[in-house]
Formats: sequence, structure tokens, C-alpha cells
Amino acid sequence: MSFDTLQEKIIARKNPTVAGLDPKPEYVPAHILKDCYARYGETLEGAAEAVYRFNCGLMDALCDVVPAVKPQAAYYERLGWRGMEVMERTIAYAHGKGLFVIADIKRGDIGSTASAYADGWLGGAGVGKERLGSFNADCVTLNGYMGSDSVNPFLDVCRAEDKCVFVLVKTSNPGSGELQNVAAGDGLVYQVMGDLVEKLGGAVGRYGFTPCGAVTGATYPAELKDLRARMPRTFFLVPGYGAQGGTAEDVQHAFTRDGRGAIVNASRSIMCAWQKTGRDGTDYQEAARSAAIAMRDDIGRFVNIG
Ligand SMILES: O=C(O)c1cc(=O)[nH]c(=O)n1[C@@H]1O[C@H](COP(=O)(O)O)[C@@H](O)[C@H]1O
Repeated sequence: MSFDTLQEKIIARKNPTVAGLDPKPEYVPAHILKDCYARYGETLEGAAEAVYRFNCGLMDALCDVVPAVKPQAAYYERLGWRGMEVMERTIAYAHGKGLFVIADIKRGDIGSTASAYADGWLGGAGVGKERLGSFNADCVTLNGYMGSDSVNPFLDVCRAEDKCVFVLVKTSNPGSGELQNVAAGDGLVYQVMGDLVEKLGGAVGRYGFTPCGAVTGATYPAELKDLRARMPRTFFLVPGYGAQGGTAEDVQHAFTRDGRGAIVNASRSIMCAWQKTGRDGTDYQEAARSAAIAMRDDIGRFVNIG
């Protein structure tokens, strides 16, 4: 699914936000953990099953509120192959719920290896079809600081399979300026990267965006505004709202004048909302749903997506 599909889902839900699925076992409510540990032991298998059940419960509660989910690979990799299996099952479950899936993998490597990553994460055909793939995500995040040959193999798969990518341009973390805000040529490194991403995407879809999107953190609103002006054909993923301090006022700059072209991520503030209700976690679905609705309405104060 391309950015056209994502934009349509955003318009249908009237909500330009994505719920991050970054599940540490300690974020999983006790009743789920207890049951899984009783069945599978306090093992990686038990933890992986608990994470899967938590993810499914969150998606059940959120699927008519948010258009997309973003599972972050690190939280699955740390559980070994069982975690990767949960990643695959989570993506399949999300698709069953009509959710667009951004697999947050932040990969970047030489062309031949990038091409294997691209098939694995964006391909879904399995053995016996032309493209050997497994995870079947709609979109992935990439670290393109190795250059265009590390991104192009993904764009080839995107064009063949109607999918898309987000390439890191200006990240949300406190250290992002150490390299990204260093002078380069007539501008700064993140601007050079932004210009490259804008160019790499090629042809635009129905809503005017190429398949090559950009990650631009909510925590740097001035850069966000600058990049929106420099990159009119690029769809933005905006992490850093909520737990990292980014606000609705900050993220408004990511959108085009007609409220298109961006999606704002929140992970911990939705997943862990139950930890703030003062209850035992059996209300985690209601808590996540309320947090997601509050985020939608908060951003809606500044952005009219029509
Ligand atoms: O690519 C990303 O999604 C990403 C880029 C970035 O610059 N900053 C950033 O926080 N992220 C991811 O966005 C999510 C933010 O999580 P919360 O801070 O809990 O909302 C995590 O999965 C991060 O890995």
C-alpha cells in the first residue's frame, strides 16, 4: 500500500496519527503476562506470546480510531526468533483490521544487502513466487545516510508492489544536531538529505507524494517547517509527539496547507496509557483508545484534514 492508501485511511478516520507498537514485556498488563507465563513458562516464548496478545488487544481497541500502526523491530528482535515471528503475526493481524503497517526497521546498507532487506520486509509472496519475502509491511523506515544506492533497492520494490518508505532526514533525538545540523555546502546536512529524498522519490501519486517519504522529528519544529517548504512532494513521518515532548502546535508544520502529507507517531503515550489510570491494567484497551482519541483531537486543533 502506497502513500495514496495511507492518505485515504487518514481522511477516512479523520486522524493523521499512527500508534507505535514498541512493546516491552513490562508494558504488558499483569493479567496477560501472568497467563502467558503460566502457559509457556517465564521464557522468551512466554514473553513473545504476551507481547502478541497485548498488540492484538491494542489493535482491536484502536483500529477504528487510527489509520496505521508502527511496530518497531528492536522490541521484537530482543525476543529472538520468537519475537520476529510475533512481528510477522502482528503485521498480518493489523492487515486483518484494515490498518496500514509501517515496519520501523531503520535499515541502511550497500545495494545488494538493501535489496535483500527490501524483499524480506516489503515482499510478502513467500517461497515459489518471484519475490522471496516474509513480513509484507506496507512501508519501512530507512537510514539513508549511506547514500542513494542504499535506498534505491527499496524504491524498486515499492514501485513494483505499490509500497513506500520513510528515510531519516531530521531525527527527534537530542543528539540529532551533532551531525544533521552541521554545515554542508550552502546549507546543513539535514537539508542536503531532505533535497536528496525529495529527488529520489520520482513520480508522484494521486495526492502528490512520491513513494520516498521522510522522517522529521516533532521535537524540532523549526526544521520541520523548513523541510515542509523544501520538500513539497514528500510525505512525512513525525515521531516525538508525547513521550519525547513534541506538541500538536509543533507538528502542525509537517502538514501541507490542505492538511495532507504527514502522519504523527506516538508509542509509549498510547501503549502505556493504562499505567496512568491507577488501575491494574485490565483497562489497557480503553486507556489506549482514550489516549489515541485525545491525541487526534489535540492535533485537530491545529490541522484541518477535511
Ligand atoms: O523512525 C522513527 O520512527 C523514529 C525516528 C526518530 O527520529 N525518532 C523516533 O522516536 N522514532 C521512533 O518513534 C518511536 C517513538 O516512541 P515514543 O517516544 O514512545 O512515542 C520509537 O519507535 C522510535 O524508534
